[in-house]
Amino acid sequence: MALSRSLRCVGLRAAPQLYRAQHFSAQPATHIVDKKKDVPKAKFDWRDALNLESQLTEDEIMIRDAFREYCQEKLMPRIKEANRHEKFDRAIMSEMGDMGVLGPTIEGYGCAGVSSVAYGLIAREVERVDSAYRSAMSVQSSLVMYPIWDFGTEEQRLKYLPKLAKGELVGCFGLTEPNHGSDPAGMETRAKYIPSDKVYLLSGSKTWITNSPIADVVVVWAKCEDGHIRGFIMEKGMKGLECPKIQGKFSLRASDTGMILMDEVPVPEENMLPGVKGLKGPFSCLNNARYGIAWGALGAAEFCLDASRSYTLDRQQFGRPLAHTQLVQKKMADALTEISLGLQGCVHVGRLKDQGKATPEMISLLKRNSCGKSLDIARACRDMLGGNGICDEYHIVRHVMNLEAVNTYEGTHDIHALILGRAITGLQAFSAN
Ligand SMILES: Cc1cc2nc3c(=O)[nH]c(=O)nc-3n(C[C@H](O)[C@H](O)[C@H](O)COP(=O)(O)OP(=O)(O)OC[C@H]3O[C@@H](n4cnc5c(N)ncnc54)[C@H](O)[C@@H]3O)c2cc1C
Repeated sequence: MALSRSLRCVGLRAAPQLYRAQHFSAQPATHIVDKKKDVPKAKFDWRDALNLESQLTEDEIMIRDAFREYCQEKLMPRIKEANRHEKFDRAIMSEMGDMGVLGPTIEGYGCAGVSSVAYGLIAREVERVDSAYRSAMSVQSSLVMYPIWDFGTEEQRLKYLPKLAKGELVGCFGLTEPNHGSDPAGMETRAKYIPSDKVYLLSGSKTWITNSPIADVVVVWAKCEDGHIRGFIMEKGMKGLECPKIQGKFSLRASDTGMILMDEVPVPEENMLPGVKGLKGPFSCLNNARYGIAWGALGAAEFCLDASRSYTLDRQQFGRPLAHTQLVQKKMADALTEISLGLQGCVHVGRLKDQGKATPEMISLLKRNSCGKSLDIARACRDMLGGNGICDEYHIVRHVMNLEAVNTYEGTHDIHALILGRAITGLQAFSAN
């Protein structure tokens, strides 16, 4: 595929060198020259209200544009049917692998090693189409490849990362359990070491696991006999392992979500992730994924604003376009404001992340803000389409439904408020103790 060649050759694969060179684009895409002062005069572009473009490197722009083309040409035409019939097309993971967007911030092991902002731009483009596709991509990148890269042995990295990067293998991440969602510390999944066989026996169940029904590689978090939580890499086909699909979701319907059921699954000791113990392991993965979600959710909101703008410019009521009314314009102005300010936060924290200066609280703030605001925007945009707004032909209602789940997973809107509340007051309000 020509596009994938272009991304691999001039985009993602070539990006680190360009990124390190810090080639920021010199000026906004649209400007006119003021002859008197001979300086470019800024012109407002509602599609990029705060001129995000000027904050991106040349290679980030190139990566975004190439991936946008893929998303619009290859994913957008598939999404309506996929959503209607709750179907995730496995080929998408291979296509994304070809594009080089799986685990893109990792250096080496077949990965591109791009900036955090480039990763965010990728998430934004794919979620402009559908949050389900972004979910599949970010689980693979941030929740499966990242822990293997950061906490795994060199053998584990070499064995799994190149195939995950190409989309030859699909991964999932199991933390949430039927009785432990927001509070994973109480997890019941156990890992019992059997010295004679050099295996851990894993027993328990995980639920609401993105990609689990199609996963070849299952990263799961379990409590060992010493009370410490550790990560394990399981493989499809291991004895005692089942990953049934959860049916009937009204949100993220184009993503396969399932359970991980473990009945004394013998996991070789070399499949334990040795580099971390405790909740720090899963929480660092979630931190990366949440950062991507913060960008992605705003991409969904941008789609909704764009679609409602086109619709209301076209739709006539009371003898004039709906877009000619003050209430409709206010709704769009509010949406544009939140999207633009939200993106500024994302690009700023992305830069801090690459300098090692981003904190989990910053990412909680972004994830919470982007998801909550995008959900509000999607609902307001849905309303602007009236009756047509509830039809999937117009796509917005699909984003509304998706963003409900995006607002809930990876730490609910309220749990992120509690994380921020703890940082503000020094008092943790999660539990009574
Ligand atoms: C489509 C989808 C995909 C997912 N993918 C994955 C995945 O790949 N891997 C994975 O491990 N998990 C995954 N999850 C699980 C997700 O992370 C959890 O659903 C989420 O963390 C919330 O947990 P819960 O559903 O058990 O809700 P609960 O924790 O039961 O929370 C229910 C409500 O109570 C509120 N609440 C909880 N505690 C408090 C408190 N102390 N004070 C005030 N309010 C509180 C919450 O904010 C929420 O509103 C996925 C979920 C969905 C829906």
